Amino acid sequence: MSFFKKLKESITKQSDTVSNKFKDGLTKTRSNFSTRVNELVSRFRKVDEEFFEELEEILIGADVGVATVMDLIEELKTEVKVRNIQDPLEVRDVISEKLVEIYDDGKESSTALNIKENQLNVILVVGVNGVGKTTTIGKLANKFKNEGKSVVLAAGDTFRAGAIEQLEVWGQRTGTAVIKQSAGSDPAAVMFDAVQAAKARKADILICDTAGRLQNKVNLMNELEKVKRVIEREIPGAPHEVLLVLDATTGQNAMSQAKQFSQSTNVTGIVLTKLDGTAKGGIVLAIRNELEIPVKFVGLGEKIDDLQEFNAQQYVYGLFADLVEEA
Ligand SMILES: Nc1nc2c(ncn2[C@@H]2O[C@H](COP(=O)(O)OP(=O)(O)OP(=O)(O)O)[C@@H](O)[C@H]2O)c(=O)[nH]1
Repeated sequence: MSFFKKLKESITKQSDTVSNKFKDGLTKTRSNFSTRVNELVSRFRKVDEEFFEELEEILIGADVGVATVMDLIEELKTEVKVRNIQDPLEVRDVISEKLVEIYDDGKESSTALNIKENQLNVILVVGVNGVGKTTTIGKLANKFKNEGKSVVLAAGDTFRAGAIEQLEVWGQRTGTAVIKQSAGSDPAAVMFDAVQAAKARKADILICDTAGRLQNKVNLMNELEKVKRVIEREIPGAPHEVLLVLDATTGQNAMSQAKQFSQSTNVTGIVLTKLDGTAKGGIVLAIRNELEIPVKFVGLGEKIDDLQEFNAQQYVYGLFADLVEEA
């Protein structure tokens, strides 16, 4: 059975709402990357070196990342040989299969959050200014609320003008308490208050916003460490998740932010925002393969329910939706 057919069977068993989010959110990438792949496989008569060279260019152009592309091309070449594939059209099927495999390679493929019942779970949200941190916190609060959990937000970005107010707007929208101090105050003090408040309310989840000024990297990282220490002291084992928010539209820049943050703090997962805003959605694969940090959520739009748990099958469906549907 073709991979697209298998994928179709699997996708049909999953929620239509989720599939449609991935399909809609990946429209730009589909019309760039997949259209080029389709054009390539129909232009070539046989699968030769030149075919792979062009494929390599298309993948790099979609921000899949050079190292990942090299691995992928090698695997494709082997696969083509082993399966004795002559028709370029068939390679498209194998590409899709490999894209899912890159992600679900068993290394640590879980996108599930480390959240336990009957305890206060702390999620620290980090990332540079403007990547969509506050929006992501709002979307996460909404998701947890819908699951029946009680949530408290900590306004730990005391530096950027308007950050506290922006978080309060999300607090109102989601019916979530926001613990804050005045602008310019010590973020560690805000966290201390927030932990006490969350404990007193017997909350399930405390989501902490943090400052994201990149200009002052050393200070930023020191501040994050201090914030983490305060949380850890109050709740052993916390923070349970450190989510790094990256903006998919910034491509390789996002990759270098991920490297910087993961060097200074133990990032447990990535939230890749604005995937709907880029035609280069291959960045998901580069992050996964080159940094070995799971992408736990993707932002597929600006609406409150546009944050989706990452799922490699849904992602590849989004990339090749028409072919999967036709299969
Ligand atoms: N299209 C799209 N827009 C998004 C997504 N996530 C966030 N945005 C938009 O990105 C913009 C910036 O988001 P913010 O949440 O303000 O950014 P921020 O990271 O909190 O900024 P700082 O507080 O300065 O760090 C807003 O206009 C959001 O609506 C997404 O997944 N898709």
